[in-house]
Amino acid sequence: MSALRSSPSACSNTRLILVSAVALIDADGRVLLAQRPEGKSMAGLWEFPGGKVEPGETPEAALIRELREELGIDTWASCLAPLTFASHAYDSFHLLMPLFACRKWQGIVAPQEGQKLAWVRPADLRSYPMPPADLPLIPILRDWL
Ligand SMILES: Nc1nc2c([nH]c(=O)n2[C@@H]2O[C@H](COP(=O)(O)OP(=O)(O)OP(=O)(O)O)[C@@H](O)[C@H]2O)c(=O)[nH]1
Repeated sequence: MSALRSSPSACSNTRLILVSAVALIDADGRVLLAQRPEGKSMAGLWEFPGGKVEPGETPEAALIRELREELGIDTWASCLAPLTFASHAYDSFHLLMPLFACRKWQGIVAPQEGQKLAWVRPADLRSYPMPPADLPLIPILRDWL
């Protein structure tokens, strides 16, 4: 299964950025999306929680850190199941984004940075404008969740 959608030559001159992201899934099978705030690139678009993997971090450790910082919840590497990935050429970098699935965490999901959150049924994901890198992930989520 592959989410590669950009031409391979597009990344020859650009930085590769590794971002770890997660589909948090609640007991009703809904997925959490967070809206990118004003002032950031792609403001207003809805994305999966996560962020850049820092040097020396694993993708799982980065996600555990980001979930605590952004949503105030704790999870564990054993609760992060690899689901799929995005590989997308933006103008100034090439994004490689593993997407994990997570159904188990501790704490109540609450925005820690003022961001808007939405629990969305997989069938409704198309109603939420998302970054271009995320679009190939939607049918995969619809099929697998
Ligand atoms: N967390 C997350 N990031 C995504 C998704 N889709 C996507 O293209 N991205 C991109 O991956 C990068 C994530 O970086 P980040 O979360 O650490 O930092 P940031 O939003 O402040 O990014 P910025 O440096 O562009 O302002 C952003 O450029 C963001 O646009 C997604 O579904 N979730």
